[in-house]
Amino acid sequence: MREKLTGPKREQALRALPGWREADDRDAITKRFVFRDFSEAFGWMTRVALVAERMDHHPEWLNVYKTVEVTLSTHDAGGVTELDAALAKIMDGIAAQIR
Ligand SMILES: C[C@H](O)[C@H](O)[C@H]1CNC2=NC(N)=NC(=O)C2=N1
Repeated sequence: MREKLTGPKREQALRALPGWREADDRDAITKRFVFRDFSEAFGWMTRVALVAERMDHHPEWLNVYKTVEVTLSTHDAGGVTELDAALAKIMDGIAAQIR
């Protein structure tokens, strides 16, 4: 779970995560979530935060009104691991429930 995802495994993981891409400036994955309004954006963040805390794996994110820019990496591993792919999938799942 803490092994860095590289090569074909990483490409495969990203292909399974629509909207997620490699970060420009570091070993991380990123996605911009756009909701209908602030209330939906913050509601989503609240639900994600509770799951992230249980996973002991925490997102970096920036919220401006209805947009949330998320960056995921595993600090311990210095890059992207299965934990980031798992949290990304959970974020997508919770967003899908909101719309
Ligand atoms: C001590 C604690 O378990 C670690 O610092 C956890 C907390 N949350 C974390 N979140 C993320 N994204 N990466 C980590 O390596 C990480 N490590």
